[in-house]
Amino acid sequence: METSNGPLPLNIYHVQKLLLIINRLHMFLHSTALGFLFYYRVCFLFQDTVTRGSHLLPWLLVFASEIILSFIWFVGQAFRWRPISRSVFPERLPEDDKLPAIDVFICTADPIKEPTLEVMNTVLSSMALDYPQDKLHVYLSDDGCSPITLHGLRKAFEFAKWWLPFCRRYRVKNRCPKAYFSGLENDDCDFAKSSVYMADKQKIKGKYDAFKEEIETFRKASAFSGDCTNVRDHSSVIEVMQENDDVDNVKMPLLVYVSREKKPSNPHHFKAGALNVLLRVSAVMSNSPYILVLDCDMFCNDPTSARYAMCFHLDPKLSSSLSFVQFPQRFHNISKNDIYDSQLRSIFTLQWQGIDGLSGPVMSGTGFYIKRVSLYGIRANEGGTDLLQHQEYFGSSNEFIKSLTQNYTSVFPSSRNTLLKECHLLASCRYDVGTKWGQYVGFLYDSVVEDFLTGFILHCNGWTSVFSNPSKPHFLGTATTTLNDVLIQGTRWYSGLFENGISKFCPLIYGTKRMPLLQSLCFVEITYLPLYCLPLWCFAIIPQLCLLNGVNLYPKVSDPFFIIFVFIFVSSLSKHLLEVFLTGGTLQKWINEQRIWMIRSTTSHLYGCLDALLKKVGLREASFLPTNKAEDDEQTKLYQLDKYDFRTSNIFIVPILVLLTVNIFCFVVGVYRVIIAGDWDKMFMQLALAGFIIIVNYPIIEGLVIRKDKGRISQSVATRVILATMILLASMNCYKMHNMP
Ligand SMILES: O=c1ccn([C@@H]2O[C@H](COP(=O)(O)OP(=O)(O)O[C@H]3O[C@H](CO)[C@@H](O)[C@H](O)[C@H]3O)[C@@H](O)[C@H]2O)c(=O)[nH]1
Ligand SMILES: [Mn+2]
Repeated sequence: METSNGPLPLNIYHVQKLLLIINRLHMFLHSTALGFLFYYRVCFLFQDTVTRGSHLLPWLLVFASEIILSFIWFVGQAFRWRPISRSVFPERLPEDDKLPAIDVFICTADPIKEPTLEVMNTVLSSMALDYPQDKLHVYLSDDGCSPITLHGLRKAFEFAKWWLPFCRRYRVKNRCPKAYFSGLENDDCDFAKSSVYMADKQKIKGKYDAFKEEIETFRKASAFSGDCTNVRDHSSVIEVMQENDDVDNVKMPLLVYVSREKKPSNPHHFKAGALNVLLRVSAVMSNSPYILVLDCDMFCNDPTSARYAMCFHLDPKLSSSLSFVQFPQRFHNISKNDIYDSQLRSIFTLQWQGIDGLSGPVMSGTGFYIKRVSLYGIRANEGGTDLLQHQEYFGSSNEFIKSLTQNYTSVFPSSRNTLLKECHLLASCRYDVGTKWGQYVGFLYDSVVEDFLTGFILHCNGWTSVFSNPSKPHFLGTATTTLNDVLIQGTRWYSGLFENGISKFCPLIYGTKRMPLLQSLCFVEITYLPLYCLPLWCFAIIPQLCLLNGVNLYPKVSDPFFIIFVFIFVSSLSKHLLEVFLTGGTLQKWINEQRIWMIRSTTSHLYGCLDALLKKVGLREASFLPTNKAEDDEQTKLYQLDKYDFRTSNIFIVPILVLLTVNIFCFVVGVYRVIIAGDWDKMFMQLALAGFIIIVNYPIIEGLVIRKDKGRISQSVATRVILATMILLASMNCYKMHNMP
């Protein structure tokens, strides 16, 4: 399609002007108010010791907390500076035979936490992408080295021979069999009246049920026989599944099972290690220039994602520096009010759209199409020739090094056996020892949030990314639906993020020198997000204790600075509310987000920071506990009903209870004290703060005293924690009163 001005564009973007104006206006007002707040605090420090009284320490703590909160707020504004939205025109793409090939990487690690049927649904949905099938190659990495997964994959390949032609013939819109047969989405529209279609659908449904049955039978039999490989110590297993003949005039995509070698003596670097093995093995097998990375629980909900991604990758204006096209993580099991904010609303709607207006979103682990060469450790503006720095960079495989040249064609499948031998070498646990894998090449090893770090370094090297966020989710995953899972997963993320903040890759120094300032501030915000734990712990304790003792930390109601504090409080809450509304949320969702923010900050953020610090001084080892994806009906039901499941580990529930007790105790005693002393004016802000914390955390009180179901807070733990906290508070109070002049 040519016009007088050249070919029509494959994509366009719009700056969201109204949002941009609102955001910048808010930034201006809010930062002016923060300026006044700092002025107020600094003036206090210059008062003479008599006026300042003896409460310098609480003042300093509260001031430090305000500084940290303001810092996180300030750097977070980079996400709001220039929000954009994009549209694509896949119909303008070149003919199918001119499209580049794609390798799909799927990772799984544990057949119990990651049920085989779900994993196979992800595999099948990616094999059925609406893309020339001879240009698709699907690789499954199994870090669990489980016979159940391998068996499941063989069966999935058999089923695919039915499923793929069916999807193609009837232009099925949701090609994940589980989603299609669930009937939640009406996918029959074009052929609803055709009896042939209905008969075919019935037949395929029968095949799918049989496939499900086979997986289940095999799982039970394996559980019974107790056969399992030692997941930490085994040799590599690679199996190539290939159909030479066309099925229904369609060529089947290549399907490859890879379980890399593991030895206890060699660190395996979790998902990053698994992805790097796939990167190497696929290089000698199919060597596609683009790669789609998927977690095993994230199926393709719309088959057009590959074409959408190509609208960016093949755009001559973007392509030379474009590394990856990121789709948002969306989830199929989100309840209406999403009590745990499992969908990470702010990140995948607002923040990624904002950073897309700068140099592009942060890599988000799954659902992205990445250009292979960008992973080979070169800069965006360098040619491919430096790639051939040979073995010290890429390891000893000559076949892999040959694959780096542009005109490499794989000898697969003609020299199948030789090549398989090479693949075992590439999947061996010592292959990357002494090479640049994980440091410069491939997915990086220095953090358990390998996606964040890899994306960050790509941006530092001049690569860009694009956010593709069509209204129909192209990928759907399984979100965590219990408080315990949410907090454990969070602890891992925040540990990984904070780890970057205290490493040589600290975005504040490393990033600001290498990428545009606003872009680097976005990375700074994410890295230091776990620091929320400091101000939140402080605000949940210090003003409350001071309230007990009549020490005021905020201006009196009659003081003009009172307005400043109220403004800052209202301004941040209402901006958050506006953002929730603009992204389709409700008032209830807003309160839920406030609450889970407090819970996360006082638990996972804190433990994440501690974990990162302990790793830094060598007292802890990195670990990656895969998130549980197996659904438990009873727990899912609680989440769907917006009821918190308080059956968490004690390390999470104890701090939550302690802080709530402190707030209720201080609020009640504070009210009593204020009535006697008659100093409402002076203590109003502190009373209001404790009151606000109690109201936001009301469901915890409910879980403690009203609820009778299984998800309530354990009475025995609660009684002990609450009593201990109250005794401590009361004795502190008595001690203070005793020592008062
Ligand atoms: O040793 C491991 C551990 C995990 N995985 C796989 O990694 C993926 C992500 O693991 P999951 O337990 O689902 O972690 P999440 O916290 O849900 O994942 C988020 O955070 C990770 C970084 O911590 C990113 O890699 C993910 O893409 C992102 O969805 C899954 O497919 C796992 O099978 C491995 O292959 N090997
Ligand atoms: Mn996950």
